[in-house]
Amino acid sequence: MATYPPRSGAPIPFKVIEEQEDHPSQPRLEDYDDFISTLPFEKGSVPSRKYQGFWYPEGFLPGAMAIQQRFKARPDDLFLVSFPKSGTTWLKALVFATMTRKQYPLARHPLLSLNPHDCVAYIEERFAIGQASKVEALPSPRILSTHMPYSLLQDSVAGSGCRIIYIARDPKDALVSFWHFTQKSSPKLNKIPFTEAFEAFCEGKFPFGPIWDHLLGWWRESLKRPEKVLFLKYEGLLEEPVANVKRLAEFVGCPFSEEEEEGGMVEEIVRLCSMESMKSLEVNKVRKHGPIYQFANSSFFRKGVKGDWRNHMSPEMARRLDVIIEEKLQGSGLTGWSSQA
Ligand SMILES: Nc1ncnc2c1ncn2[C@@H]1O[C@H](COP(=O)(O)OS(=O)(=O)O)[C@@H](OP(=O)(O)O)[C@H]1O
Repeated sequence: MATYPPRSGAPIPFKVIEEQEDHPSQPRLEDYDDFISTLPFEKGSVPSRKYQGFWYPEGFLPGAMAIQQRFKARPDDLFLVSFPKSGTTWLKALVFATMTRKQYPLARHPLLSLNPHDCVAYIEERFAIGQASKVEALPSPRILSTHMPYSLLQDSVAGSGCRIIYIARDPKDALVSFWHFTQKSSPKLNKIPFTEAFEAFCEGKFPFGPIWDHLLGWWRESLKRPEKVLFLKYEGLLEEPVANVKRLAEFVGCPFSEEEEEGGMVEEIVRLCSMESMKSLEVNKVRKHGPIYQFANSSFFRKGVKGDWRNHMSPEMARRLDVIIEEKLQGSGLTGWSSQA
């Protein structure tokens, strides 16, 4: 796997560090298990514990706690943050391709042989399996990803000056996508009927939920510090991928030159990271990702459309969820996902 040697000035795939023996995984320093076993429990599709107001999957919770305890962001870190199934994989690919475009020609890009999750480390997972040292060994600038709500991550990023991109999606589609994911991605997840997942989601007793608190924490931070926290919507990326890739390139400090734009570089990145292209790659058909749940790489790529909730929810169910979301987000200025629109 040493086919992608570090290139100065740009992020490198996390996989490079993961496979280096001079940064061995450490056993977990703290054992959080006793404490975790005392927290409220929901079996659901992914057994989760309620921790600091959020339902965290048991597999990732020790990682989130270890991050809170000992992780400090660097000023040049970039975090990609999301509620799961909101476009994380796509955002990882787009940002990684954008930031490494000068180091890795697109025709021989690491994304052609690595899943986006192998390029951008999911920090709760890495800390949970004792790979904090590998996250530390990743040279700057690092791109890291997390599903942590703002309130849980804030101390680790406070005052660092790091940048954050949050991607949000219509909660109805995020729920449908999550449910499909749990049906086939990993034998370690529980298969539950959609109606059960829907009820749990509406009650907020859902992995990483309540979704409204997840959205609000990061939305408010993006309003407070727009130069450091960029809030994107999955639907916006679908509608205007080129404009949004230019926007995120500017945000991360590597805007496209006129020459690049005229030469079609932005469109090439969009094409490389498209659902069609990603799905067709061998690495995304055959391999598994993730040391804890061992997700099939293929399970990160399904339909990639807006409004698939219509195939799973009655208009009444959609309205009920809309009302909950609208009430919770009321007054925040975050809108745009009504089923009536
Ligand atoms: N390249 C690309 N373009 C558009 N859409 C894409 C792309 N890659 C993944 N997807 C869709 O994103 C959904 C998976 O969400 P996440 O990537 O956030 O999942 S995860 O949190 O990382 O597990 C899931 O949405 P659904 O299709 O609705 O299930 C994926 O299909």
